[in-house]
Amino acid sequence: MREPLRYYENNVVGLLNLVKVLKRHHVSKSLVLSSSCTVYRPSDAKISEDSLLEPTCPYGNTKRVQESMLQDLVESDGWTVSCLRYFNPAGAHSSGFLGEVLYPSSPLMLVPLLRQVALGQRKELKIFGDDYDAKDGTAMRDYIHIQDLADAHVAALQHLLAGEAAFHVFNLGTGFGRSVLEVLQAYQDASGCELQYKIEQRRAGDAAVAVADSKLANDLLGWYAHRGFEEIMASDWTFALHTKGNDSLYNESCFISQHLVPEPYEVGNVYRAMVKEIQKSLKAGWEHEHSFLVTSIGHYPVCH
Ligand SMILES: O=c1ccn([C@@H]2O[C@H](COP(=O)(O)OP(=O)(O)O[C@H]3O[C@H](CO)[C@H](O)[C@H](O)[C@H]3O)[C@@H](O)[C@H]2O)c(=O)[nH]1
Repeated sequence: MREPLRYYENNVVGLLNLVKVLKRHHVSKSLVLSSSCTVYRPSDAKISEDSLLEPTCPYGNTKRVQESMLQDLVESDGWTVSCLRYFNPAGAHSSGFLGEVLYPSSPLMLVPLLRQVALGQRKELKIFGDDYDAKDGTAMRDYIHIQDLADAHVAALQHLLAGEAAFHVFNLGTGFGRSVLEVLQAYQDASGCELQYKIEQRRAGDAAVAVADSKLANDLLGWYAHRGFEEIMASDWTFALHTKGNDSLYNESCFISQHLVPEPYEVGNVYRAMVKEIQKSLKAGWEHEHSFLVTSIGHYPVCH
């Protein structure tokens, strides 16, 4: 909720500049945007693409503006765009070397925080509220493995290739909600470490529940999330064991562009792991004359 202008600068101005450059150089009229479930009005029911849009934080507002900007381009200039509304990406690449790193300006995301507690780098997890109207009182989210997200991007690109100029929106989640306490328990099981926690006040801007209805992506893209909740936590713990003590590597690599995934054993954030998988699929199976761009510009919240 703090520093709203940073979100606008990063997400809105960043995307505007990117699109202007693409237009000027006739590079591509096809885009996959990393959007977010935060564009929706919070709801206890599963959220589908036609649920009400009503972000409750500046980050969500900027994701909504990004989507509108691209929709206007589709209508006025024959672009083809897929907006992928991620629920809660988590987990690490199967190599064990690409995962979510908490660097100084990054938002404090739940799973990396649990990793730090398990590694003894943080005393405890602060749980933001246990008085929500949800299962055990802690907030519920739909955690999706980043490699399932990567698969969805490849499916979205294939869908763009096959179609006419159009604007598409897809939810990407598993359809299962997990509470903060359930995530903590699952991370404890994966790591074998006892994780301390403390209940704090709710965090401003947090919804009680955010769970996806991803039927549209299932039906139109033929995409399903195959990796389970336990696998998400286990992959993150594998990443923790591989990278423990390698702080200098963390710090150097996390600022490298998400689009340049270094080989083979750099660590970085969760989206670079995802882009790596997309690149692999494209190299393996695709011969095409078109140029595509997957942009994660601004997906990453710059502050909470
Ligand atoms: O220290 C913490 C951190 C998180 N949480 C809880 O854990 C859950 C998950 O929190 P995250 O910060 O990991 O994720 P968010 O649900 O806030 O994040 C989602 O919304 C963001 C925008 O606000 C981005 O879109 C992001 O990619 C997406 O995962 C929330 O219920 C949150 O309240 C805690 O209890 N303690």
